[in-house]
Amino acid sequence: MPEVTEAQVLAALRTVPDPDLGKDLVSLNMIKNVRICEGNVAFVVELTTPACPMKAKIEADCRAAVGAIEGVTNIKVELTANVVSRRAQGGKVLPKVKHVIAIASGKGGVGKSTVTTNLAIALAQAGARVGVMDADVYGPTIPMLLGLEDEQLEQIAERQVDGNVIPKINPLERHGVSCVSVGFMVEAGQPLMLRGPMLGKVVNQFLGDVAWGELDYLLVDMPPGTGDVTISLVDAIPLSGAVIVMTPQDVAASIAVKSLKAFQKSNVPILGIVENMAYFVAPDTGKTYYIFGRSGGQEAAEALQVPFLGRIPLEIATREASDCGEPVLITDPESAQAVVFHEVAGKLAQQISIQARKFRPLTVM
Ligand SMILES: Nc1ncnc2c1ncn2[C@@H]1O[C@H](COP(=O)(O)OP(=O)(O)OP(=O)(O)O)[C@@H](O)[C@H]1O
Repeated sequence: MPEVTEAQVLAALRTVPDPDLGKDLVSLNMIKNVRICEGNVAFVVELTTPACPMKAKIEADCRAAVGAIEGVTNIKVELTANVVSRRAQGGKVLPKVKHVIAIASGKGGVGKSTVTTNLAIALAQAGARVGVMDADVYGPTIPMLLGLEDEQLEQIAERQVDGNVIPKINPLERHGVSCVSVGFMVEAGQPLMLRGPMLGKVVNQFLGDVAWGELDYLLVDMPPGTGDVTISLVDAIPLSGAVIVMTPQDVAASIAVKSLKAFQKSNVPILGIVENMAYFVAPDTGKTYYIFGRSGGQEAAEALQVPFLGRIPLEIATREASDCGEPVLITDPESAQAVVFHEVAGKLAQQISIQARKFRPLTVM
């Protein structure tokens, strides 16, 4: 039996592309720790996100390529992930957060907060370190959606690398997600009386005052619309990209476009459009109804040449689960709705990786 060499294994893996990044796994520096013992070959594939929707295909392609080498009798593939960041390490605000993602909408009530909460949980369930910042100053609902309404933020002292100790706020934690809300900045029921630019600064400082720890993704639930509050937040927060949530209605599409343009004007890449309340499947008859019209989000994404991240149905269980602070991914993880949220989260993570590679090729943090 000929002896298998590392060079042979790497040559085989050079024929396996990462479907999203368009290059082979070896050139992308994704193959680590190749070990060979007689016919047994083991190696690590370091993906750019734990929520990678191509995981199974990449593993199967690796097995097929290495399996074709003469003398290989057994293959062990270990999949790990190191989220690639676009931000320079040690950035001033949020140095330990790899990606800050705005979740925005052209208008209120399209389900932006529901989508934010469930995407955050889906990413955490896939193995990513996730935080949510509720910056919706008009109606901060994330604490309610996560069942954290009655919790209080706690102050701690955090030691910096230079030895200084500074006061920080501990985020709350639920379902594997760290959470802070502008709602905690004010007494319950009091409106946040700050104007746009000032509010941007306050929220940005608040964001920096939180001891987030190491995060792969921090999702920011933005205020709806493109008013000066939203614009000043976009300028104040160091965003990697933005997701636009909309319903399929025509009018929703034209308003969402406004929101999308506002981000593009500030040079924030659009990671994609999510179509929420896209259809309703009647539980008694199984018939599908397009209550708010059909495919408006997908059409908008095509017209604007931005990725379409998927459609989420209108479901009674989703609304009920949200109301009681136990999101559908927790109460019913096998439901069709949960599957859809995982798919959208995977597509989002995929787009974040693609954007990050575009701007800083092969740099990992
Ligand atoms: N896919 C869905 N299926 C069923 N109900 C949903 C769905 N998405 C959102 N909802 C419900 O719609 C209502 C509005 O949702 P949500 O608060 O998430 O919207 P929003 O866009 O964040 O609103 P706001 O303008 O207050 O920021 C909530 O009652 C929520 O439970």
